[in-house]
Amino acid sequence: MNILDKIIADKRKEVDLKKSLIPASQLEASALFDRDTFSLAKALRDSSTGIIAEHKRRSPSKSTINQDTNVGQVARGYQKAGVCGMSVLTDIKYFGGSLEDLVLARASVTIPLLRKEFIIDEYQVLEAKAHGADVILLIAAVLSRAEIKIFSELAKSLDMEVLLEVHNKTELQKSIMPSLDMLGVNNRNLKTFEVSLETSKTLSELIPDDFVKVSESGISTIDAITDLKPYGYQGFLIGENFMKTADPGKSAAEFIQKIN
Ligand SMILES: O=P(O)(O)OC[C@@H](O)[C@@H](O)c1c[nH]c2ccccc12
Repeated sequence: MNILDKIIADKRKEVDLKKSLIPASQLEASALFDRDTFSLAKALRDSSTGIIAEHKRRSPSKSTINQDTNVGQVARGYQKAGVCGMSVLTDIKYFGGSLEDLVLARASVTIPLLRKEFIIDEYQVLEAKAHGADVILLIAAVLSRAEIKIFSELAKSLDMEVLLEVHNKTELQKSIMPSLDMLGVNNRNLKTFEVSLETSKTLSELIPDDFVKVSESGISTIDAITDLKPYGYQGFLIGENFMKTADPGKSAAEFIQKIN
């Protein structure tokens, strides 16, 4: 079994358990459920830098990135740096994140927040809204077209936006639909962890112009941004490069200043 299959198998168990502990009706009744959301797509379109900065403690490809982070502090640092949005990993087992991290980030900033999660059930879309997310991630590699449609339409009905992630042509072509806002190309193959910015370049021309294009993973230099912009990318999702430093917000600020 590859790592992605393993993550998804564990996720199904986790979601089933959570559903039995906290009914969907309870999520819908939570204080954060009824609130105005922030648009990441708009922030990216209006920006000349387009950075989405991620909170990530560890990952299957990198066991330790940053263990002693204060997510509220990181969020405030990112906001101050001028990022367009923040991505918060909520998977516990493989990435060391939590929904609590999302709530703490929400309480700390007024920038768009993306729930970075392996979403395989409508329940997780409700959870995202109830814990402060403005955007959900859907990963084409683990979802059918029918699932992408159901989850994205649910997110839209809750005033959230959808970032659909692909890493090859087949995934892209099966996924295109009007209920998506942003198309993310993951430069890291989730099955092998190999990273190549060429993935973003090759797939860019196949993405219709009505979607905001986001390049994800393995971005650590200004040159990479300069290189990808001519391919139509307006968003750049960066995690490790900021999180591996003692002050992720400061690293993001220095990075953004160098773009312009
Ligand atoms: O740390 P990086 O290489 O800058 O990557 C960030 C982000 O793209 C990566 O964490 C990611 C992209 N897609 C995902 C899906 C699930 C978990 C994590 C991810």
